[in-house]
Amino acid sequence: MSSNIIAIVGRPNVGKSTLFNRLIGHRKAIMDNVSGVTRDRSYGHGDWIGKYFTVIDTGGYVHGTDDIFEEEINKQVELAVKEADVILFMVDVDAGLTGLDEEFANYLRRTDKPIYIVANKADSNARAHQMGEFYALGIGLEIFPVSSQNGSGTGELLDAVITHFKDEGVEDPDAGIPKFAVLGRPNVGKSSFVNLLLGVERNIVTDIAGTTRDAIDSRYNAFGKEFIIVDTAGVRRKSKVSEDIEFYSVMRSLRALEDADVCIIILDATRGIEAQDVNLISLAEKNRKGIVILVNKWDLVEKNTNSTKEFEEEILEKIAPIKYVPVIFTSVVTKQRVHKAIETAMEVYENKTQKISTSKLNDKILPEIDRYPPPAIKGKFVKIKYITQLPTHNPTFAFFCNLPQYIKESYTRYLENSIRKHFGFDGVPIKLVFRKK
Ligand SMILES: Nc1nc2c(ncn2[C@@H]2O[C@H](COP(=O)(O)OP(=O)(O)OP(=O)(O)O)[C@@H](O)[C@H]2O)c(=O)[nH]1
Ligand SMILES: Nc1nc2c(ncn2[C@@H]2O[C@H](COP(=O)(O)OP(=O)(O)OP(=O)(O)O)[C@@H](O)[C@H]2O)c(=O)[nH]1
Repeated sequence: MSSNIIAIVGRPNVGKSTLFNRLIGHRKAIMDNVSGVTRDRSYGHGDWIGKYFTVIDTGGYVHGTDDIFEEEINKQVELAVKEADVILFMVDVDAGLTGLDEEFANYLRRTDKPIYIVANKADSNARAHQMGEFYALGIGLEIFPVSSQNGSGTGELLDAVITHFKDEGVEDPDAGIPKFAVLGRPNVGKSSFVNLLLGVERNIVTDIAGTTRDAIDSRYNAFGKEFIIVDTAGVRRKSKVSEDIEFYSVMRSLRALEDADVCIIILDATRGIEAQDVNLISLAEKNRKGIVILVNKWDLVEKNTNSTKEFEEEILEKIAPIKYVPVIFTSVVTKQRVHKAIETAMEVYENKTQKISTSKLNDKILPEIDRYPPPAIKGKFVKIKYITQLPTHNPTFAFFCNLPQYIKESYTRYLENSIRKHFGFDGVPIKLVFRKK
């Protein structure tokens, strides 16, 4: 697969991850003011005027001593030179030119790939003027003053960068591959679940060598299915970053939720469903994400023949009126139904992306409406003429009728149930709109 790759290199704390996040349009990497604490190496996808690209933030862990710096510079540059189509060499106008910048420049001189110097932290015009001193580095096609923080200058930079991109054959590399977010309260088994997937079969993760283990969105191929788990940063490297920065982990779950097609929400069987779980599920619903609930640690529960049924009923009662969500009883430890969990998430994705033809919809749903028409209001009859699925990202059905304002909530629910009865949509929120015709 061809893809346009931008690599960001530069000494610690110049703002590489800030720019990275801006380019991919999401806040994915963990940032901190203390130099060197920045997280795992990351990659992400972005686009500019219809051109897709991959960004690598080459910054990893940099520790204090000189030779480790050198090794780090070497690693970053090597990765950038090997993988990138365009290299962004970032410096800091606030701090000015430093010895480390010069070292980076020396390493970068070996490549003939296009390099741009990004003079970051140029938050104001006065600051932007300070970029002049970086001409002394003697490399780069051009210097762009940029503020990664407020975004100024990044458009001009991207305009220049994309002139080096291949024109054809480059599309969103993740298009059409389902994105799952694995969510749940602490200790329910999220990491164990994801790690088990990693272990099941070799993951292909990314097409970029060297970034595999640190990928933020990881591509998996498990049980013969290809999918992406959104935001798995830290999953395998817990010890390295003190991830109990609670704030970040909550933020990240929310981002992951927003980015995903399907949310795999894990509950702890020994604790039952709790208020926070219900909040998470309704948040997924509000964002119109597909939902699968896993009741994990099922191996720890004393079971009788009705256990799963009772458990499922309790869940559905607590999350009412949502009742279309599949519930799977798993144990990551004994590997029970983990396969089934992924299969179900795939099915939910397929349900979410299915398009029902207008003729099929009308064939099935108009008779349901005839059987139980909308109740008359103030002596007026509501007549639904036809139904069509709108070409939207999330399943939305338009009902064309004479008096759309007279359709009541209870009747909407009847229509939704009819659609679910005939066409599935298990695990997927659907929306009904009424239009005048
Ligand atoms: N004023 C200003 N501050 C910025 C800008 N971009 C980044 N910063 C700040 O600079 C600091 C370092 O930013 P990071 O993005 O973590 O830098 P990094 O180069 O990824 O750092 P390492 O991970 O240590 O290599 C943070 O406090 C950012 O908020 C900018 O455009 N203007
Ligand atoms: N018995 C049993 N234990 C499990 C199961 N899944 C996970 N665990 C254990 O539960 C504990 C928490 O698992 P993690 O995978 O770290 O949970 P997590 O949700 O990622 O936790 P946080 O990172 O704190 O949010 C570990 O001790 C696991 O071994 C399971 O299916 N059965």
